[in-house]
Amino acid sequence: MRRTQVVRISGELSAGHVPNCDSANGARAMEVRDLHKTFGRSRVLQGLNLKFENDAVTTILGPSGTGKSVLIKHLVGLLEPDQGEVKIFGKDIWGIAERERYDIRRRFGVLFQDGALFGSMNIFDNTAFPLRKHTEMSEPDIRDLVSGRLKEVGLENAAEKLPGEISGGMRKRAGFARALVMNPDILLFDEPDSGLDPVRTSLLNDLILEVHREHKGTYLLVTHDIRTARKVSDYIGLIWQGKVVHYGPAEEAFASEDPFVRQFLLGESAGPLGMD
Ligand SMILES: Nc1ncnc2c1ncn2[C@@H]1O[C@H](COP(=O)(O)OP(=O)(O)OP(=O)(O)O)[C@@H](O)[C@H]1O
Repeated sequence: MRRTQVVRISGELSAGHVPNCDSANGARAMEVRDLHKTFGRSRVLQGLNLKFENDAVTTILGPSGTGKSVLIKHLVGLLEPDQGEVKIFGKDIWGIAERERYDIRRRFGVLFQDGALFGSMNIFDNTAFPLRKHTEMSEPDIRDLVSGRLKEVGLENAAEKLPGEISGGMRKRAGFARALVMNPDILLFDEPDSGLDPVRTSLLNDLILEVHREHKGTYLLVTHDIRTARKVSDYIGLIWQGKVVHYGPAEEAFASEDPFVRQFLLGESAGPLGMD
């Protein structure tokens, strides 16, 4: 299992390390407090609290339909909570002006399940899209940056291909390159391993760790794959019925005696978690 790379000295990040928090206030990259969200009669988030560790990889696990994707959408500001706070770099994103919320959103990179690529654009243009849309960068600079990112994810030879012409694993990597291209402080991965075979999942996990080592940043993964969680996580959060039932260092979660944590991480049928 991986050990967290965050080194703290008296509560401060150690010298030589470039933290991804606002140096002015040392704020956490992400924190949610007492988050509630109801759709119709379905109470999805029911007072969810989480303080994510800066510059660490946190994995969120939990049964299907328990609100993991809804949490991600709250973090990135796509959904507004009915109650509670979403704090990004110390700011309650629903207590600030739209313009400021927009600026904060640009500090995120998101890798959606299917890579969310534009089908009619080649991989290069898909990756360049955020730079062309959100920055004034010159085309030669965009070319250098995008080529570098594609190389990093092993897609330098697929730049001219359309998403429909490459494999699912390559599409994920292209989505990853695009998520990285704006140098995000926070990266959210919604089931990066869905639809991938175990070997491609493992290779993608290696890539996530490699890129994290290189660029740092606060990473949040949502997955159903316990092997992925075991491999990449510094911290693990378990969500059930719209609340956090466990959060802590990955090694603690995997050694936990708690019946729910054990059942979920070992994939056992016996335990508090049933089919409903
Ligand atoms: N925009 C929406 N409108 C209505 N209901 C929604 C909306 N978004 C999510 N839901 C509902 O919220 C619940 C939680 O959905 P969510 O996608 O967060 O689950 P999940 O934990 O990510 O599940 P899975 O592991 O299966 O992906 C589901 O019942 C879903 O139908």
